[in-house]
Amino acid sequence: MLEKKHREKKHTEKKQTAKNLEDGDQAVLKVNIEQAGYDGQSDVIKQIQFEVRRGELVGLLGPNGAGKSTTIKSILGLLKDFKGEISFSGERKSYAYIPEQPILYDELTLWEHMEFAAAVYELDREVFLERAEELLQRFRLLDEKHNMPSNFSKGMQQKIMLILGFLNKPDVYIVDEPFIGLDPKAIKDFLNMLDDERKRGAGILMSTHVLDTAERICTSFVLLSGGRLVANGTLLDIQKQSGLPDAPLFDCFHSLL
Ligand SMILES: Nc1ncnc2c1ncn2[C@@H]1O[C@H](COP(=O)(O)OP(=O)(O)OP(=O)(O)O)[C@@H](O)[C@H]1O
Repeated sequence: MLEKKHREKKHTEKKQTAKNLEDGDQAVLKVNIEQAGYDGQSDVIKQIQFEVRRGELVGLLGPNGAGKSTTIKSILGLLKDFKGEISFSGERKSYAYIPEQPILYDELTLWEHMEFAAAVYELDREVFLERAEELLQRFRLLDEKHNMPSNFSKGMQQKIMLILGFLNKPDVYIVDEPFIGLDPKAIKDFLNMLDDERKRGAGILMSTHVLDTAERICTSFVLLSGGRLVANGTLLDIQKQSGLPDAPLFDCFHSLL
């Protein structure tokens, strides 16, 4: 009986994936920042417009101080000084933010963090237990689930942020520099998970400095410099904009900057 239910569920999930991919050109996040900043400088970033569509992985790139974090903070609604419009338009209008620096509670175990996230997301108990098991296995933290993350290594703590982000299967992921601190196997697990989520129909915005990985995995790019949008589009678009056909992203990037 349970098996039949599971098979039916898998079938529904497959149909859902096909439908999601059919809807592939639908924007799940629209960013229109006229200007945003901080006390003392309210226009650190200006005129930044782009979209993230279903199934897309958009790389948010730019040198130190270009405005990537300020753009992410604007999207998350964390800035007082913000003019523009941010709209989420997926099925559930849900998003997960995976920060660069782990944010964890000292007094909660890994499992309690997951229970807490599930309660906030109002996840069905059965769905939560299934996803939690799968994610703990995927990121090889099953044996650690009743331990305190405050005693974990930096990379293990970062994996917890990934697990908490993936638990809710949102329409949009906003990921801030995920590659620093994760070991190569964890990076591969993370990229596989992102791939699965894209196939499901999620859109992903990911800021990073790791250009060769970005070039390999991103479907399009948003390039910032000095708080302005310098280029936006696929690798082909960026190559055209930089006048360097066939050049790697790294060269286009430097030419445009
Ligand atoms: N809390 C803050 N208060 C005032 N200015 C800030 C604050 N955070 C960032 N800035 C300024 O905003 C500008 C853009 O910084 P931001 O952190 O968005 O860049 P970034 O592209 O994320 O850089 P990095 O790659 O170094 O993380 C910088 O000039 C920075 O000094």
